[in-house]
Amino acid sequence: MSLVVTDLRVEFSGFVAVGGVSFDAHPGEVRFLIGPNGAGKTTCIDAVTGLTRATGSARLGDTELLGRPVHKIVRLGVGRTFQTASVFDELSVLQNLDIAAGRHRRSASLLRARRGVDASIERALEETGLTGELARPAGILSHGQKQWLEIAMLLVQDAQVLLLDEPVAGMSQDERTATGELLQRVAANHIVLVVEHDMDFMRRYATRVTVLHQGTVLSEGTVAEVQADPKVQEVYLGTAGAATTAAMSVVPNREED
Ligand SMILES: Nc1ncnc2c1ncn2[C@@H]1O[C@H](COP(=O)(O)OP(=O)(O)OP(=O)(O)O)[C@@H](O)[C@H]1O
Repeated sequence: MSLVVTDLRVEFSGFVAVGGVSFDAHPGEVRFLIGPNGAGKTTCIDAVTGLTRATGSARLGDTELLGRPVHKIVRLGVGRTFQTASVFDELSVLQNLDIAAGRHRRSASLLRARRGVDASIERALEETGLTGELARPAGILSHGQKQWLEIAMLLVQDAQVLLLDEPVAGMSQDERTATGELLQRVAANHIVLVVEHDMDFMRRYATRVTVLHQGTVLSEGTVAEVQADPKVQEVYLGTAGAATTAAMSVVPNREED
């Protein structure tokens, strides 16, 4: 099954935020959507998940997603995360996963409920490295762990499509690496589409990239292809992404300092 977005258009009171964007995503690849601020990345995800009205088409397999209400799109297997984690802080990791899986567990029975953890939750905990955290309140997890919990929640919901909005923003280097490796594992049998600003993370983990600029597709291809595209270089020139790229390529050899 693939996600195929064709000629997606979103307007806000006459302002064209997304002006005819097409891209597709398949299991087996870590798909990235990048672009400067205001390029329309989040709006594309909002449109695919039913949060924003759009024209064009977004098909998951044979099913058209556009025009359906948000909860139906979730039920069809499309899950997303937001720029800020939206877990229930006062509930434990396990309770958060129970809710995502659509079941309730009384907190009194929680700690003794280990045997009651069902296979899909167990798998999601292992996949995201949160097995040791299941009884902890989500609110005291690290920033990275909260993002992984959100991904675990999508996995137990049985999402086939994971749309992740800036999943590594604010993460430490180690957390970024763990997240990249997690996405690679999850992408083996899910459609994974990542919206990111972090160029270093994109270079390390993207298998295919679509670059948006002012609501349209500027470039598409492998990391090497889009980096070599003069149009992309022009758009990123002078931005934080370009500065980081440039800085990284001229880091002096520390031993010579
Ligand atoms: N609800 C809205 N009403 C009006 N304009 C909006 C709305 N949502 C987004 N926009 C505008 O649409 C354009 C695209 O916004 P969007 O958030 O999709 O960009 P983005 O590429 O995700 O940017 P960023 O990287 O800064 O999150 C921007 O100019 C934004 O101001």
